[in-house]
Amino acid sequence: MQFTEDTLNLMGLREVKKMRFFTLGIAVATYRNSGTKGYSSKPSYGFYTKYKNKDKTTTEKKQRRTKIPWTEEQKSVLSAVAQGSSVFITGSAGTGKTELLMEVVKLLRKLHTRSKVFVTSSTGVSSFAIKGQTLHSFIGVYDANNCSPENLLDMIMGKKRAISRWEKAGALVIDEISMVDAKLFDGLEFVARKLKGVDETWGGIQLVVAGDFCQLPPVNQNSKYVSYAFEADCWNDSFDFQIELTKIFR
Ligand SMILES: Nc1ncnc2c1ncn2[C@@H]1O[C@H](COP(=O)(O)OP(=O)(O)OP(=O)(O)O)[C@@H](O)[C@H]1O
Repeated sequence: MQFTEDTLNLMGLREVKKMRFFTLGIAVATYRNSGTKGYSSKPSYGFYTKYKNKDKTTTEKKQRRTKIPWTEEQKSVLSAVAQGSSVFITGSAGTGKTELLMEVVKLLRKLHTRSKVFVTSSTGVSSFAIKGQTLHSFIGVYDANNCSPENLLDMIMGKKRAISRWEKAGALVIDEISMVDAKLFDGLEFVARKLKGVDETWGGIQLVVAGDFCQLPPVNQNSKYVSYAFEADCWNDSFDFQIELTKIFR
């Protein structure tokens, strides 16, 4: 049989098509088996369903977060923060301190820009809950409990990144303040004033502090007597507004 050039091209094309169907067949088989144990005639939508559900929960969370009906007490905190005031928020467990703090952080980021707002907590777990860092990692000194303000400043002076955090800070959030002792609180105020180079309380940093002094007390292994942050010399000068949330949600 004599093949013309056209016939050969046509056969070549058919071979290519056959190959494509073969490859497609393998792909379909692999897809059907993926995510399932053994063969299943139904395609696996596992990934898609998981992705869809994840997306749904994120949207639900977002909607829930924006729809919180803030109480008058909580609103008064938000309006004080919006005016640039330094605020202390207290209240027993379940009064919405953390929830409110998350909203306060959003507000502070609008006021000062994101990079100038430092969100901290005295414990690792709660710093994770508010998507921040531990207070000690922000300070740049991990064993700062028994230092005098001057010693604390000396220790920080050796750390470039810590200095730059302090210099940059426009707002500082501290959650779980009950675990910070008075000496450290006074020390931090001194450091802020010196590193910001502004002779105002906390060097002009807008401070938002939350916690319940009836919960965990400060930990100080080197001293028998623990003094709470509210006993610090600078405590009253540190805030323009102090409030106790009274409505319990859980
Ligand atoms: N205004 C509000 N309306 C409805 N629910 C709220 C309101 N404020 C807070 N909540 C809800 O109340 C619950 C407790 O809030 P949150 O965890 O912030 O309390 P908390 O004071 O930080 O408690 P804890 O001291 O135990 O950490 C959360 O589920 C939160 O979403």
